[in-house]
Amino acid sequence: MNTQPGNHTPGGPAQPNAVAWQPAATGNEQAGKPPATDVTHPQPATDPAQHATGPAGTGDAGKPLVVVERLRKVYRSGPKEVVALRDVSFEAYPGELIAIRGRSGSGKTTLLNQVGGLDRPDSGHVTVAGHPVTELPESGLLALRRDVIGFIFQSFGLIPVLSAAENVGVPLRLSRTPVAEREERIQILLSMVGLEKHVNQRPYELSGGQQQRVAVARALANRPRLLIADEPTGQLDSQTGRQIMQLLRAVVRSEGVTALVATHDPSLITLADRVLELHDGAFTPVPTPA
Ligand SMILES: Nc1ncnc2c1ncn2[C@@H]1O[C@H](COP(=O)(O)OP(=O)(O)OP(=O)(O)O)[C@@H](O)[C@H]1O
Repeated sequence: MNTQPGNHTPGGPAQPNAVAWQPAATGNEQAGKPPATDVTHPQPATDPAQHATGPAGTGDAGKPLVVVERLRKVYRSGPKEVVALRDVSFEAYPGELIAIRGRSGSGKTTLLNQVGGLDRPDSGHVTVAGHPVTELPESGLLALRRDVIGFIFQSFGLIPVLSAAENVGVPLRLSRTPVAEREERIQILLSMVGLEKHVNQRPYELSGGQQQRVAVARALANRPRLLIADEPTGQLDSQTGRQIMQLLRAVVRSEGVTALVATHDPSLITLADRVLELHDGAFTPVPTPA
């Protein structure tokens, strides 16, 4: 496993560890089609107004999907300043699962929020699939978060009054996916995460692990290029947490996405291709296991 921000073998990520759980076929595989997110056939990004309206950018083999350059974020409250990120740089490649590790307060959430366009840094640049995240106007960020990036949060973030299927359908409605296509995609996604028998259940009728599976399916709905998961197992027991990480590991493979996963659970680190360790807003070298 690679453990350094720049320690990447060109042409593909490090070979991940095997996972016990495998997802059901997505439909694309059955039809002999390429993965839902085809990172080998990118289209070039054009102007900012068109950014994030569909797959674009740097999916060429060997090229990074995510480029983070000298990212700095300072929180200010009155005279008090907290430097949450100190000129952090790294790259993430198509198909990589990167674990971002660090103690509470080390800057993991802050980093993911800047990469995902949920917040703006004080300085530095982020590019995702050719889209200049840190330079996009709010409308471009909205489209980017809808079409290019899928988010998974510790608290699942499901809408309580909607069924599992309806929750997964929310991003598809936002992207105006036609009804028939939407229904088919929802079915494929819920099967992929092992919830085909729970489509009509509401979040409160599901276990924590099942709720997070719905959230994973929802995050994948619009075939994102990048998955951002902030402590996705933080509210789960260790066994369920590991199953969710195995699910993420599997969907990163089957869907061809890149994933950035913040966690401070050491037992989950082994499933990652690469580990980036944050300490007080900066990356520190991770000891390589003997
Ligand atoms: N909105 C904010 N205003 C002021 N300080 C903040 C804010 N958000 C985060 N911080 C501070 O920035 C630093 C990094 O916080 P961040 O939430 O990114 O860490 P983290 O590694 O994700 O922590 P945790 O594992 O507890 O979620 C911390 O010192 C935190 O107190």
